[in-house]
Amino acid sequence: MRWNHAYVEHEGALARTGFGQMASALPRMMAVVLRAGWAADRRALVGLVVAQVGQGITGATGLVAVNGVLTHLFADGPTPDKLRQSLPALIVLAVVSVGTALLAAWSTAMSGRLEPQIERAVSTQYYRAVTRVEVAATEQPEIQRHLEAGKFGTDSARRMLGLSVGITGVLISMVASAAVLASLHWALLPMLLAIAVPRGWGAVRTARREYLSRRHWVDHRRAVATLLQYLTMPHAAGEIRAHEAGTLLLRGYEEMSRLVETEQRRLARAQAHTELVAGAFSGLASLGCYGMLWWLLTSGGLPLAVGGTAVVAIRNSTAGLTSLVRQVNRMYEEMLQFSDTEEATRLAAEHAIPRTGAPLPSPVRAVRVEKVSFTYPGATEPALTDVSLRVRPGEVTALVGMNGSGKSTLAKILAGLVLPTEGAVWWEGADGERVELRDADRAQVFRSVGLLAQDFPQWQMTAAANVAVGAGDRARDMAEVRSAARAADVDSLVEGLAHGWDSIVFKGYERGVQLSGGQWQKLATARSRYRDAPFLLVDEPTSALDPHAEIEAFERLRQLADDGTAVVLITHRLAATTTADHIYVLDAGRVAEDGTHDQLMARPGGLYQHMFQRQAAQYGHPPTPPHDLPTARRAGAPHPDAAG
Ligand SMILES: Nc1ncnc2c1ncn2[C@@H]1O[C@H](COP(=O)(O)OP(=O)(O)OP(=O)(O)O)[C@@H](O)[C@H]1O
Repeated sequence: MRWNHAYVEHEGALARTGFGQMASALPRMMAVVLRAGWAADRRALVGLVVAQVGQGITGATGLVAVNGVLTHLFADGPTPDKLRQSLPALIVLAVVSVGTALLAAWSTAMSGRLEPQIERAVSTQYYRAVTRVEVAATEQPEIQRHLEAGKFGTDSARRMLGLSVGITGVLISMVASAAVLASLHWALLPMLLAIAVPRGWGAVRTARREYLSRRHWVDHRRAVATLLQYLTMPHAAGEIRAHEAGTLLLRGYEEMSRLVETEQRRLARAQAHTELVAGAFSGLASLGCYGMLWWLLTSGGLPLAVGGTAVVAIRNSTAGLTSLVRQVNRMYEEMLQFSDTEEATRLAAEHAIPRTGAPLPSPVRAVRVEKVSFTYPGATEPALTDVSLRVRPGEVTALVGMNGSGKSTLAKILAGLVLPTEGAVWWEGADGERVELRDADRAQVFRSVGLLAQDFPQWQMTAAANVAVGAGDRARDMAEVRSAARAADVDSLVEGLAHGWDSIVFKGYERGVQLSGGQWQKLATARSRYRDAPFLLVDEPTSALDPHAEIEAFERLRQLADDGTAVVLITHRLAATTTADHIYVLDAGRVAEDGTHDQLMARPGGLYQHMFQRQAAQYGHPPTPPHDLPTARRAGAPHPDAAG
């Protein structure tokens, strides 16, 4: 059983590649690595190439020197003379060995310098592209999977450099050996090839099988990893123990791990079979190779010294071949992973938020939502249908409604995070000029909006960074950080911590502290205030605050609006909406009612009036008589007075 069957249908193009195509893809991938290396650090790359070519030359020279030594040793004459004559070749051999060692050390130093730089370049390119993808696109499972798969290949480029170095080194030395062998006797070359081909075939088969298995099981493995993560997460610790959730999760882990083990066993059996077949053919070829050598020597077709050199060359090449096979195997896998990253980066660019667009009017006098409908990718029901409303600077616009009625979705549309499926969002200027969200410069839209989401992120960073991350497009200004914190009533709390603004607001780190839910909400509020944008969208900003803090928070939002900010307030605390300038009541994705608090309370049987009275009743006010309750409205049946 796989965690996600749909993923099985998605296979990368390289997974279907045959041996020939793989061989032709290798140089292309090496070219990619070379390009990345060239962009990252030219000097290191040139040093690396020189070291590799140098090692190839020293290898070939060494083999020629071995031949020289053997020729003298196998010649007729007294042994002291033969040794003396072979001395120059022995000295060359010694110099070549020292040279090879120096070049190998240089190569290691250069690749060590280059590898992290390449990884950084590829990762930055991938993550930059991914963070620019339209939010709606990331919600499409097919795109999400591609983007997720790309994550595994960000360090492949780094490993590919190391492997390219290894493969180039072995290839150069094998080509050098082959050239020396061919110059000694032409028949030795096809023998070398006969040993190489079965091993190459086995490597490709093994790599492709492992890759496909990993792709098919990636979601399953992710789920297993997530299960384990929960077991040690501090915020899950309570339920893990009190609800015995840990027992359930561990059982799930064991079951899922057993499935992985079954797959591992299948893979190991298949790999062993491939290795056996490849090894058998390669062994037969080696046998033939030595047999032929024997025949050449005994029939007098080959001098004994050349035979000795050939044995050294074949042994070198076979040892090199084993390492080549291993490295090609890994290179092929890395290639597949890397091509996923390339594909993800390409896909991300295809679905990126446009970098250009019409400038917004300055100043913006209103954002007008006109007959907007929105359906989440893959959803069967629309989250919003035919919604119209207006948000203006200097006003608090409240969005209220039942759970799932579409308030947060509407906030995402107002923030420019998702584009409507139908309808338009106009950013209007003072003189009637207006720009539609799809045509607008989205970067400018984002700069105009401060956001406090219902599920705001709790960054595992310092308190200062948690506020300053609210405006990642400008340098941190601690005076502004403090002022935003003051506005969110969290300044004295942070400044009272042992490490003040440098405290890491997550336990477990050095300087780490644990904040309460309400303190986190205040810190997130400070973040949205630090954005200092003309539009502020706050989604349940007081859900974790105590009564005093809540009242103060709403008063501050009111003050902010009075000072000219357009505040969009999403809340279930209807006491706070009494002072809103305009309230939109959402019901099943439609605007059911809108108006001021007084207007809405004056609507007999209205949804707002009903919700308000029920809340008020908790504080001792008489509940609404049953006959006043509104009838449930469904999507497709808008309230007759809904804003259009
Ligand atoms: N990312 C998503 N993908 C698919 N459907 C979603 C997504 N987010 C919300 N929905 C659906 O859209 C509808 C509106 O959700 P939304 O979060 O906008 O409601 P809400 O009014 O903010 O609710 P609440 O008061 O509970 O916060 C719901 O039916 C919800 O299931």
